[in-house]
Amino acid sequence: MNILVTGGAGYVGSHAVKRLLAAGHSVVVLDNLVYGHRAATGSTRLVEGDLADRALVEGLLTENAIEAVMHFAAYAYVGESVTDPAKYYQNNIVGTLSLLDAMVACDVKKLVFSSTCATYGVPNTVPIPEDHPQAPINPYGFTKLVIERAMADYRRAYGLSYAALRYFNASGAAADGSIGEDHKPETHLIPLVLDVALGKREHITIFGEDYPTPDGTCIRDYIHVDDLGDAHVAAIQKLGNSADGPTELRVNVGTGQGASVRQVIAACELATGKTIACVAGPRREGDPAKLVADPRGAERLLGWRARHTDINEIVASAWRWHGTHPDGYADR
Ligand SMILES: NC(=O)c1ccc[n+]([C@@H]2O[C@H](COP(=O)([O-])OP(=O)(O)OC[C@H]3O[C@@H](n4cnc5c(N)ncnc54)[C@H](O)[C@@H]3O)[C@@H](O)[C@H]2O)c1
Ligand SMILES: O=c1ccn([C@@H]2O[C@H](COP(=O)(O)OP(=O)(O)O[C@H]3O[C@H](CO)[C@H](O)[C@H](O)[C@H]3O)[C@@H](O)[C@H]2O)c(=O)[nH]1
Repeated sequence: MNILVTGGAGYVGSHAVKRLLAAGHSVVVLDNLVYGHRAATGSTRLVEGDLADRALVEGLLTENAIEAVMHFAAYAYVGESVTDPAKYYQNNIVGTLSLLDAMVACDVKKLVFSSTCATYGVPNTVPIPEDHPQAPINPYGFTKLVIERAMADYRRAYGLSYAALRYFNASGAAADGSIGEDHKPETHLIPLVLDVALGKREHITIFGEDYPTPDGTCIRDYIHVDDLGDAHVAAIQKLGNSADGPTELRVNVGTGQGASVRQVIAACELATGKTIACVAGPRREGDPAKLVADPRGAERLLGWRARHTDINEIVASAWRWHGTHPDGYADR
């Protein structure tokens, strides 16, 4: 298929592009490079521009005979979404609605959307199934939920086929070492701990050691970006196969395994051979004790399951990138 990938110069999007190309798809990336990196797109065609530029997007859809859109472009800093919600409402909601309307206008009927486990808020049951109530506790999660609802309405009204992939914690780096995670600023646990191993930070602060978990630290489901990419390939195939009307898929993308902050730090020590200095800090507001996907929905709906489930292996893959690219793409 001819696929437009928004946010394809970012962390998850650039890894998904590699998997799409390997699966034989044709890709055009649209990214405004506010957070993305030109080098992350390799030789794939990159159009530098904004999601909300309706004329640009419609031109790309028609001129490239685009059949499907994968929409990664968004702002994704949970803390910032609390202090500056307008930025998130504007980009993640208004920008995405502009994309949806461009798709309707150009008769592009397939969309894979980057949603998040943050749409569930504080879960009542773990592992979390797809039919768990969605009650986000921050504006970032809410913006993603709004788009999930909008896609459902666009399906009914305009025949849009869509997959909302609710990622858990994206992690790791491409197996060939060519691309990896480079968020600036960085807020995610694994790259921050690896920065300590690189001597770029003095210590990692553990946000809370008094959670009701075996070692007192928060548990998350770390899903390898290559597996995430493969979930996108599977999702686009499902949307492509729809014989009986517009398809709608809502899928948790995780491993079903949890790792605590302490376990992640131990995995980083193993991968790097360095001792990581840790400082106990207070809980971070809005952090649930445990977020783990029920992976059975993805297996049933997409025929996909994570191949990388061992946190030591996931962290080792991240280290292959960070250890060889201590300044990331070194472009800002
Ligand atoms: N990283 C995670 O753990 C995680 C978890 C759940 C969901 N997600 C979602 O996955 C997607 C990708 O996350 P990521 O970690 O790769 O983030 P990222 O910041 O690395 O990538 C996002 C990309 O979108 C681009 N972008 C943002 N706004 C744009 C706009 N208006 N027009 C054009 N390009 C724009 C940025 O320049 C960047 O390259 C996001 O939608 C995020 O909410 C990420
Ligand atoms: O310096 C740090 C950073 C993180 N953590 C802990 O490490 C775990 C993972 O934190 P991340 O910030 O790496 O990721 P989150 O679990 O906050 O991920 C959330 O935010 C992401 C946005 O980037 C995604 O949307 C994801 O789905 C959503 O659950 C949390 O328990 C957090 O408290 C620390 O202890 N110290």
